[in-house]
Amino acid sequence: MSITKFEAQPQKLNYRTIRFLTSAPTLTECPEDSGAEVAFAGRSNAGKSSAINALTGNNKLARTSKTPGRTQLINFFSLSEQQRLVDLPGYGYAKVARAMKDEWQRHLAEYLEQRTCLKGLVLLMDIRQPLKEFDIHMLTWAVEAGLPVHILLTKADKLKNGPANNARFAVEKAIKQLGLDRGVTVQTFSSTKKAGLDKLERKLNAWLAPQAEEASAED
Ligand SMILES: Nc1nc2c(ncn2[C@@H]2O[C@H](COP(=O)(O)OP(=O)(O)OP(=O)(O)O)[C@@H](O)[C@H]2O)c(=O)[nH]1
Ligand SMILES: [Mg+2]
Repeated sequence: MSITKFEAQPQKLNYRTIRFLTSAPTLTECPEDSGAEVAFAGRSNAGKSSAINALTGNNKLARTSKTPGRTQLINFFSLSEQQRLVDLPGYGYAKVARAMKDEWQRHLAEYLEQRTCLKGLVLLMDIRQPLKEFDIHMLTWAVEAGLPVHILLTKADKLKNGPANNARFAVEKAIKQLGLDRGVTVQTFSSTKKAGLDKLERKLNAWLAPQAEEASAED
């Protein structure tokens, strides 16, 4: 007679079924703070909405634009009743009036600081210009708050494969030197080429469906 060891089955989420849930201008208008949520943050034009669309295979789900500052609300997408992705408004859109900018930042800060169902942050940076002031600010905040961060170096298709990896090594080295590497992982990504999707999905599974963590942990 053999003893079968119980192993938790990894929960592999189906990102193709993501649906738009709601948009919220402020924290009070967000859906109920329960279940698990992962937020996509980054400077304007970094490719947040495009990355969510690439995950779903639906280019019309999150609105993307050549004009930075397209996403001005906190947009919620549901994978299931208790699992959500959040497309945050981008930072650094110069053409928006100062008062409006301050207002967004206040709502963004409130969301990040108070949302208890937030399990991780995907921080997107254009691979050609990573670790700008806003990125370092967000990383510092997340590391101090103990929130895990997965950095997506986006638009990797703009660099050849070798240089894209070099850019990743440079970012890994820089965040280590800054003492901001605790709980932080880095990968290259391209929405247009759908490159790096599997890796991103594994990270999201580990955050949103924790029993998947052991089987598909770090790589
Ligand atoms: N070549 C290339 N272009 C990309 C990629 N991802 C996004 N883009 C382009 O970059 C621009 C901005 O993309 P968005 O996804 O709208 O960026 P965002 O971060 O959501 O911007 P905001 O909503 O303004 O904060 C669009 O023109 C996209 O088509 C990528 O992987 N490769
Ligand atoms: Mg957007």
